[in-house]
Amino acid sequence: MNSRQTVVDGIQIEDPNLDSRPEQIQVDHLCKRYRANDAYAVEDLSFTLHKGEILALLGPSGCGKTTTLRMIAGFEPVDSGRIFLHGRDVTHLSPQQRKIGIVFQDYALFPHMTIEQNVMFAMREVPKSQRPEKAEYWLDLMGLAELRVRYPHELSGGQQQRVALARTLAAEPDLVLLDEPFSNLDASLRESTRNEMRALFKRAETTVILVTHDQAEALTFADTVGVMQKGRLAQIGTPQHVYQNPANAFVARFLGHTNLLVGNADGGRVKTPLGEVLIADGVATGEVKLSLRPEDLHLSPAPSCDAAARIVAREFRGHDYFYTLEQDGYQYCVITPSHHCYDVGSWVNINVLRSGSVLPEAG
Ligand SMILES: Nc1ncnc2c1ncn2[C@@H]1O[C@H](COP(=O)(O)OP(=O)(O)OP(=O)(O)O)[C@@H](O)[C@H]1O
Repeated sequence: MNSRQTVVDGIQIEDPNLDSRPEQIQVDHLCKRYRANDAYAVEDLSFTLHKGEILALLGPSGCGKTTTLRMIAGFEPVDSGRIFLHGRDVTHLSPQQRKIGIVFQDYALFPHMTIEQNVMFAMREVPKSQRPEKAEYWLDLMGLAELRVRYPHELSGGQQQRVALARTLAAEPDLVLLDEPFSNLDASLRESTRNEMRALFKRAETTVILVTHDQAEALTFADTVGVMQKGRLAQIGTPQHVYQNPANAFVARFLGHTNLLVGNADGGRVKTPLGEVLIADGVATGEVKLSLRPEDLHLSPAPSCDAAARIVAREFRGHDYFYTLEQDGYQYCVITPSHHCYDVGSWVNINVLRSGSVLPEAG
């Protein structure tokens, strides 16, 4: 195993961010069970983040994301496991002793304070005389300099979001936690705010954990994505790795549309209902499950309906078409550029464009 690989929950991951930068946070076998429930809310959760790394914890409602965040922040006591910040064991420290900044969904700005006063409020540890200068630095960085004397209700949602972030960063935390921070923004603002915030975090080398159930948000915002399933970390790795090489069917489906094919593997190939598919994992043998994304498949006109697929639905999405097809009783989904237009009811061949990814777990 080289320095860029690690094993999490028995799954080997490759991550270019796992480098020589200092470890900022280490979460070690964290467990939490609420009294009212039999099942663990969080079970045996472990990961390490390096300075400047952005992690998205992604999963459906109830999978334990918020509980994890609350334990890291110090709002929820842990049953077992350890949390280290900068190598310091903070597991049993109060939230105030942890140097963690949190941006909540509703921004939690003080309505009676100006933007500048809101930001300065976070600087209790900075001498009073230095606060205006520091506030100016963060307001400038966030593009808020001209709004410094306004009150929160005089700002747009995106601007309030940036003030909340400026206030969090002004306290110079070791770690920033974001709990669904974009969910109150409308779709177009969400995308631009997300991009701006990522750029700001990268510039300030901030270590961040974002909690979200939005897979597009996790894949675009984070350097590392951890997919949670029933309190456990089902997989962690770069967005590209978890998307293209999901650990199980749950991860494959949660990260977007996919075609799960069952076939027989032998000598680096799998016989599937769509024909022989090459696999990156040359050692797999016997029955395996493959994940092929809709964009990994290509359609071509079929001369007849023999051994062909029928288009049962077509969705025009601007830059592409999303097709649903049926072949031998199985359904498939395929994305093609929008100049590849086939009518519903027509017959096509489905060709596999890239090698498949064998799912290591049943899931
Ligand atoms: N205070 C509590 N008391 C009892 N059970 C709780 C409590 N908080 C959360 N749970 C349970 O723990 C599990 C994990 O909840 P958690 O809020 O961490 O999930 P989540 O992934 O953040 O969900 P969402 O996306 O809906 O916020 C769920 O089954 C939930 O019902």
